[in-house]
Amino acid sequence: MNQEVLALVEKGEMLPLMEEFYTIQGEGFHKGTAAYFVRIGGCDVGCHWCDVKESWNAKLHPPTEISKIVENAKKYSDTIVVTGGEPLTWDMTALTSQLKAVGLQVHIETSGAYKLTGVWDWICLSPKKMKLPTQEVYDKADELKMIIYNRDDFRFAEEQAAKVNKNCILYLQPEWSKRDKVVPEIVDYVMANPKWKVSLQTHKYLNIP
Ligand SMILES: C[S@@+](CC[C@H](N)C(=O)[O-])C[C@H]1O[C@@H](n2cnc3c(N)ncnc32)[C@H](O)[C@@H]1O
Ligand SMILES: Nc1nc2[nH]cc(C(=O)O)c2c(=O)[nH]1
Ligand code: SF4
Ligand SMILES: [Mg+2]
Repeated sequence: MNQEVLALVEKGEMLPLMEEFYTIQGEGFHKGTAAYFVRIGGCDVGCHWCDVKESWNAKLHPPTEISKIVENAKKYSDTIVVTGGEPLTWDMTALTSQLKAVGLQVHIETSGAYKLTGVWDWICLSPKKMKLPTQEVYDKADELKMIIYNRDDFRFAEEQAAKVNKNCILYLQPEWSKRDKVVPEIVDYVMANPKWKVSLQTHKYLNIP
């Protein structure tokens, strides 16, 4: 990558774009709602069960001008979900201000591991044990989406729920490969602890992206 492009990526004026697709938000509070997804490459959090490991290496994804991403996105939907990879690896200020400037609703899917940048209409925070979220994202998260892979993840979920703001909606989502084992445990847990709701990756059941 040449120095000029590197400098633009550094400033968040270009971003490594992995893929973009118009689909139905499968998870969490907005599940069932059409949205345009923008998947930015680059993540070094390292979840062993991550379902988009191809996103991790930013160098594999072409640096793309923000204006191109915005021009394209606005053709499809009035709601844009920025995901990754870990979008907060990068400065989201330019992308979100341009998306807002053309009147779009802007949502993020994040682990919260890096500084919260950008202006967001909806923040889905999904904390990971290896790199915990920053205080600012606990304070601003609209939903907390904890992935349940094993029993210890219920303990971790409670620990994280104690850190978010009081309006944050709490979800437990089964890790996909363990769903047969953990779904019954999540169901029992939510009935015993009704501050939590269940979130499923409904797009995977619908066979859509
Ligand atoms: C691929 S991540 C990208 C955004 C960000 N890096 C994060 O982890 O929030 C998008 C969402 O998918 C969840 N996720 C990833 N792999 C999963 C899996 N195998 N089963 C269930 N949820 C998964 C993440 O926890 C996150 O909520
Ligand atoms: N349909 C659909 N909904 C999603 N919600 C969060 C996703 C993500 O990977 O961030 C995702 C995704 O990849 N597809
Ligand atoms: S933080 Fe998100 S993108 Fe990164 S490894 Fe974990 S689930 Fe995958
Ligand atoms: Mg996904």
